[in-house]
Amino acid sequence: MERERLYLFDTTLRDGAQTQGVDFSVEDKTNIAKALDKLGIDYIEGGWPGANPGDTAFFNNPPELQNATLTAFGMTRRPGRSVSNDPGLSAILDAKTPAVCLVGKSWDFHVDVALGITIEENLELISDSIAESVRQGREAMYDAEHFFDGYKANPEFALACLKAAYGAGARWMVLCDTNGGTLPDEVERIVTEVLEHIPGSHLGIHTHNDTENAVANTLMAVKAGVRQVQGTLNGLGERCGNANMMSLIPSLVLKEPFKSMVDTGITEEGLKSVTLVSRLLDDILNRSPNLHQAYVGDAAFAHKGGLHVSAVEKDPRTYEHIEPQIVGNKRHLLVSDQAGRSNILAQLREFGLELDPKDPKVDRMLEEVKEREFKGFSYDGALASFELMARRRMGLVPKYFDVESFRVQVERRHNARGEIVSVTDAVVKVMVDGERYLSVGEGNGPVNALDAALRKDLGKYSDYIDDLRLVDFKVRILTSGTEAVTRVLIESTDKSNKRWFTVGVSPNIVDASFAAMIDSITYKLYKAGAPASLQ
Ligand SMILES: CC(=O)SCCNC(=O)CCNC(=O)[C@H](O)C(C)(C)COP(=O)(O)OP(=O)(O)OC[C@H]1O[C@@H](n2cnc3c(N)ncnc32)[C@H](O)[C@@H]1OP(=O)(O)O
Ligand SMILES: CC(=O)C(=O)O
Repeated sequence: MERERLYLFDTTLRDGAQTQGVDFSVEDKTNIAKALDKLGIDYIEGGWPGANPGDTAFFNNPPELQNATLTAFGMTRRPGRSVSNDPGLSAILDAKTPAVCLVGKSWDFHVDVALGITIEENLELISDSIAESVRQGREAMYDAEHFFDGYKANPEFALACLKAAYGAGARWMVLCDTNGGTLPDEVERIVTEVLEHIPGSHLGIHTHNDTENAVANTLMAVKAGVRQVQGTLNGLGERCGNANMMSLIPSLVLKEPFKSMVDTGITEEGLKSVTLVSRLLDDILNRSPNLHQAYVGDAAFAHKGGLHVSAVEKDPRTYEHIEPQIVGNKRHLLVSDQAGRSNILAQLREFGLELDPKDPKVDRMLEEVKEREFKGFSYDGALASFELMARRRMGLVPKYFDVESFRVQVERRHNARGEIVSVTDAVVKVMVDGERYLSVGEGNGPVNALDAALRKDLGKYSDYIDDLRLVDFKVRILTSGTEAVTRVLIESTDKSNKRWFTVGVSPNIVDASFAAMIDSITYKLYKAGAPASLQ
């Protein structure tokens, strides 16, 4: 059976811009549009020309796209205005994009409450606006807002809205689950009924994730016969978001029945780039990637349970539904209190260390991990600390320095202008090559001051750690055993841009931070091949 073409429509730059906390600059929009184009998306909805200066500027200077059709979004003409005398509609058409997508009502309740007009007049708004877009040479689409709720309330009217748009020349009628409350079986049933009136090759689906079913609803609609799907990168969008393109694309390309049913136009290379594109959006939004995002999250192919790792080592298909590389992701085998010997051996191999599985060191490492995790350590988020621990057990980590003591003093006082300021001083005493170094550092908090003091003078090691930077710092108070302890996770980097994570645990937050910091510095010295201290 020949596969039918399924068109991918991305609305990150329009519905995604309606996400709480998201505010794209024009440059962000341009970069995202280029990435979507490269990925192989068919339509890129760039925003709403005339709605705000950013969107207008984006359409005034649109990015050059190789594959995708740039689409301007907006609403049908306003009641009481003609298409030639509606500044909103004119702004959309003046953007001169090859395609326009106009949202219109399809729920009689909305026509009554939100627009306050008759249902007949609403049909005219739709047909007039679509006809004008077609007359001006645009590929026109009608976003049938609240279609599913509208269909359930008044199917004749909801269908009449679609027919008004279709009759006026719309290429696509997009069925929107605007409030996101429809469930997959309803979507399938309603789409099947709509197909008796409008061919699937002219129907699209736009879902929201308010019941966590946006992707499932989209897949059901495709299964039923729609041939355009709308979604956003990482599922951005109004309220709980839209259908996540990063999950839709791999499912449509790799899973049955879609694989045999539709052709999305996404190439093998495009599919491999989905993880990268997902991260690009997080970078632009300055957000931490969602570890647990399907297909593209860092944990999507991370195996923690000992039983899982043992089997994955024999054949990854035992616990993976696809190969991570297909979507540009990677497999991780984690070490934690859920680990077995297989986790330890697999992780050591990642470090380039081969140990005989029967070597007693493996059991001792496993015991140490479990004991320390019971005390509050967490190694699946602090691989550098685990690597140091494992290498120490194997006698591979030299002694670099000994911290004799440290002291921190936090002072909160008024400055000369009467403003409250907080100053922190730290003093650290370390022994290197049998010599004592005493350094004083100042910072905006204890960790910052200790970091400054420790790195001010570490004797012959100072040059090795010149470019080390602590980039993130996470604190958690936990109850381990019977006492409350603090766990500090530190993320460090250097000029090579490599990042490593270390952990410290103590009843005292400063002490826990210091321990994580010492691990970070030791890791850096080890990786740089620094010589041992002559003690
Ligand atoms: C389901 C969706 O996600 S649709 C997309 C929603 N996205 C956005 O709203 C983001 C961009 N929007 C905006 O910047 C502004 O809302 C604008 C510029 C479009 C309009 O701003 P304003 O003119 O101040 O109107 P406001 O937003 O307060 O209200 C919307 C008006 O459009 C009318 N309207 C709503 N939908 C439609 C429609 N499909 N066709 C015609 N008119 C409509 C409303 O009845 C209301 O009219 P009223 O002011 O006479 O009551
Ligand atoms: C058009 C749109 O975003 C919606 O109906 O949800």
